[in-house]
Amino acid sequence: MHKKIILTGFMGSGKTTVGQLIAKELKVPFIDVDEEIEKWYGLKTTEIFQQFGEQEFRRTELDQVKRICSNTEIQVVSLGGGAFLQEEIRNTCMENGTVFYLWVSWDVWKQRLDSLVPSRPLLQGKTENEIHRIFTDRQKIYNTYHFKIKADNGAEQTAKEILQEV
Ligand SMILES: Nc1ncnc2c1ncn2[C@@H]1O[C@H](COP(=O)(O)OP(=O)(O)OP(=O)(O)O)[C@@H](O)[C@H]1O
Ligand SMILES: O=C(O)C1=C[C@@H](O)[C@@H](O)[C@H](O)C1
Ligand SMILES: [Mg+2]
Repeated sequence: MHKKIILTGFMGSGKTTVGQLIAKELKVPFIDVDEEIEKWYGLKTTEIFQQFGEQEFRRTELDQVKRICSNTEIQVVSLGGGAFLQEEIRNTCMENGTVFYLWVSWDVWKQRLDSLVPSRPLLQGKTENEIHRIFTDRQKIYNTYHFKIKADNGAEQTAKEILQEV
């Protein structure tokens, strides 16, 4: 088994929630890449997007993933939903960990939308149709993984399915 368990998937698919559950169960450290980026700037994600722009956020995201993957510690790592837009992040994660893709259906995801908007800048000021388009376009970036896990059910269930594979 690889030393790191890495979770990818669309924003709100449950990477942070499920990652914490898995880390607790395995008694290993949990790292959330969005949280690391926010610590680096001392700002929330929405503020980073406003003050520095998405490109700068993505550069820091790549730096943080490379830093996290530069050691062989056993950890659970939850990525941000857009991390796999970058090929270098996809490759780094595939080489240094076991990558789990948390797949969620649109119908289930839609129910989480309202709670996500305040903290996800890419969802702000968009119609449901526009968001659906992003959801559909994004599916192809998540096609690089070791295991695909259906994340439509509760976070506990999703965590259980991942734990069966490790
Ligand atoms: N399996 C699940 N069932 C029901 N609700 C869930 C599930 N997973 C996550 N949620 C809820 O959806 C919201 C987003 O979850 P979470 O922050 O874990 O997503 P994420 O994949 O880390 O998103 P991001 O890519 O933006 O970091 C939270 O309010 C969480 O409680
Ligand atoms: O899907 C995305 O592009 C993002 C997801 C979040 O985890 C954050 O990384 C940020 O809001 C961007
Ligand atoms: Mg998260």
